[in-house]
Amino acid sequence: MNYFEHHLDCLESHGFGKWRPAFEELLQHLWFQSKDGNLPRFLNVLQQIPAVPDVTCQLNQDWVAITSEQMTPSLSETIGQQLKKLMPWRKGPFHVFDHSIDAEWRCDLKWNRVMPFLSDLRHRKVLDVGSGNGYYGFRMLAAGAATVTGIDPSYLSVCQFLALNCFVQTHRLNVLPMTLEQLPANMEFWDTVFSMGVLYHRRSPFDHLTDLKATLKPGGELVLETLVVEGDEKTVLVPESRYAMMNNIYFLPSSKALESWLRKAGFVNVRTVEESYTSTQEQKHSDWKPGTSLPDYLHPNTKHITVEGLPAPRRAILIANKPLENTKLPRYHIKPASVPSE
Ligand SMILES: Nc1ncnc2c1ncn2[C@@H]1O[C@H](C[S@+](CC[C@H]([NH3+])C(=O)[O-])CC(=O)[O-])[C@@H](O)[C@H]1O
Repeated sequence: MNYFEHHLDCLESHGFGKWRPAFEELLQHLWFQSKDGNLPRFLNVLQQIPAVPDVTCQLNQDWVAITSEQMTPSLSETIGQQLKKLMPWRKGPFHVFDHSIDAEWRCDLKWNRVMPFLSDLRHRKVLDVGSGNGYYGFRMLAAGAATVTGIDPSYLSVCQFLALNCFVQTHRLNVLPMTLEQLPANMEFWDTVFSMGVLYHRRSPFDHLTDLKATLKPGGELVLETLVVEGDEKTVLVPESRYAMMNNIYFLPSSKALESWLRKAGFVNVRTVEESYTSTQEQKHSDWKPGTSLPDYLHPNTKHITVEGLPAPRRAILIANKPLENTKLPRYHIKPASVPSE
């Protein structure tokens, strides 16, 4: 079954035709010919999800909700069993009929911090880089976006989205199994691009910022959310070893440093709109993601530092625009050194 075709049709009706062949080739390689050992198991789950009549969706509330008056105990039990086979659920929360997926992350808290600062999403084409299972994508659709394309290399995240979309059945939103770096160069297609929770996973933050800029239309809006540390424009933490038990964390700048990185990468109108420490209400233990979570990553005696003795997770939201015209670097006229007279 081709889970992505209708979304590509939808994008094509918004002027995407030029890039469609490149996306189809990528999907062929990354999905249809994938050798990932878990994918067949996830696809099997999707095939076991039963059709449900008369589904109603409420995407504009903290718990994204899918309901049906026609739900029966046996249908509900089958759905619950299949959703559990797609654990761990890191992102949520969702009500799916009788099942409350209170995932590890309360993404609604981040969305409520981001949302007030966004340019009106109505009629915009949105790219969500590192979208996870599409929780934010559903909220963006509810905010009026014309299309939302999530990209995420995690097959589990893609399949969680596809499982939810068995009921929601939207073509305007999808999560495609690819990374930002795999997109065609200089697409300049999207009106708003989100990169939330991705920059600190990248070894080369400037390449990430430049790649994000290349996906945006001139004048388009970047929404960047990432881990930061307190400090001035010269402050950057590069954890030598683990950070909050994660071993794939590279650059944690201050928000002032990040602003200057964005300007250096060619963005304009750069501003930090929100900054706060991550609470243990936002990232928490969950039956839907067994194992450890933020309470275990913080120092047992003081919550201001991680178990490694580094500053506790703090996140900033920055907004910036791609210039309307590609500004060229200024030319410097270097005066020839004056020759000392004899
Ligand atoms: N190069 C890449 N390109 C695209 N996706 C990537 C890449 N590298 C990693 N990812 C994906 O980015 C997501 C990062 S989680 C943030 C989720 C959501 N945005 C959130 O803001 O809660 C981090 C967190 O929860 O801290 C994962 O789903 C990765 O697979």
